Amino acid sequence: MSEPTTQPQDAAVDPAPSAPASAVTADPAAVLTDRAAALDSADPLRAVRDRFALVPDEVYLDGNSLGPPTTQVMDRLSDVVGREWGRLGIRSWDGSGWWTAPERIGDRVGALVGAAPGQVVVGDSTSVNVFKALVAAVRMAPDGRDEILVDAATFPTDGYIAESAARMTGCTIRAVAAEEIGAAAGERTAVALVNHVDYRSGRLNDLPSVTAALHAAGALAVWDLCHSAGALPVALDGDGVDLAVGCTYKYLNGGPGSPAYLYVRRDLQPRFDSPLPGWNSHADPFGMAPAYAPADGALRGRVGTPEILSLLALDTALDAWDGVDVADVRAKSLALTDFFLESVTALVPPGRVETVTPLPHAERGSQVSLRCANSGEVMRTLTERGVIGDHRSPDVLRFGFTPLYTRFADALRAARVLADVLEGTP
Ligand SMILES: Cc1ncc(COP(=O)(O)O)c(C=O)c1O
Ligand SMILES: Nc1c(O)cccc1C(=O)C[C@H](N)C(=O)O
Repeated sequence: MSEPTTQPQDAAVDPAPSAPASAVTADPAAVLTDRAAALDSADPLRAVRDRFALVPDEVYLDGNSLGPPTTQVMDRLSDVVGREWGRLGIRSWDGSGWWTAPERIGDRVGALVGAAPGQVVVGDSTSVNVFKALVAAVRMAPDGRDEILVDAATFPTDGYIAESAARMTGCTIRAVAAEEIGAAAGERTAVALVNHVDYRSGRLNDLPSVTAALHAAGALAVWDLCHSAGALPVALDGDGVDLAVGCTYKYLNGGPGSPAYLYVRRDLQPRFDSPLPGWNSHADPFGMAPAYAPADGALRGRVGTPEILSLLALDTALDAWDGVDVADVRAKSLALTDFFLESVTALVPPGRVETVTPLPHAERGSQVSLRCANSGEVMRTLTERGVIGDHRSPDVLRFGFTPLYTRFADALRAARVLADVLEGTP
């Protein structure tokens, strides 16, 4: 196995400050400790950490799977349950804004993924939104286009749903590496489903160029933003994305099972023919007409009754973004992952881990994946020692770096504990 190397690749983002020449012979752990302290005190996002309810003395590096709660969520949910539901009851659908919450909160999510208002609706799971997006995309495609391309390394649910969507729409399906999807699209391709950041490796796929190549081939682009929304800048409108989906329980901290979202670009909305035309997307839902007539706009993506408790937990979680610039989040994310990799290189016994995540900044999301023997057992021990990441079969340790609450000192502690665990594990 090769040791991780950590040469910063992108001059546009400041790398972590390097050690002064005089420190070269000093104890590497002490040098890293000083650098972590300096980086934390210079961090423009350091005060945002106080918006989260974190477990003291634990390093939580699993926000790319389930983000922690914000400090406000308990009070909000207690008000929603006690007053809005408990006292106002049914009147809250209008009086407390429940009915329009999917679009209202959709606009808030939209602001974090480069979507102008009126194009994002929150509801259902990512899996369900992948289904809506893919079937609707095939229905929009010109006649004769009967192929769906899917990112070969995709999170499994996207692949399963795409396969079923293909069978239902009479399409064939072809799995292609994300970086080759643009070139693979041909005159029969209706749509491609691509992950912005790969869940296992942490690789960031080139959304602008893949989208442009798909459009040049006459195909539509559906992006899964689960691992990029809230972790790095996304420009759905700017890059001309057709449809996109994502979850809200990772970097957006909505809570376990919080609803996902669907983006439908404004000019495509009149042609968005939902495969799940529930009453919530009807033009006149309370008219109770037997025939379906779709509403205008993003709310065509709605299906049934919204998940109000988790939607409103998400609403409050999004307050954590007040005043936060996503460019600062990206700069800190890259600095954190650089610093973690550098600390791993310095502290972990040589040859024990191999870096899976691409080193060039332009290809890196906000996680570090390390290949490691006995990775399941190693992660269990890390967790027992207060460093929470996760393990993805068969041999990957995943560490998610969430700039709103993760400190450089946390990254160093994780590397130090990993080194200790690997010293003691065969
Ligand atoms: C890239 C990606 N897509 C989809 C999902 C699944 O989403 P859901 O469980 O909300 O359907 C996940 C994670 O659970 C994911 O990482
Ligand atoms: N959605 C999850 C769940 O319901 C239980 C446990 C984990 C998850 C996840 O989000 C997994 C995640 N998408 C991943 O990247 O592996």
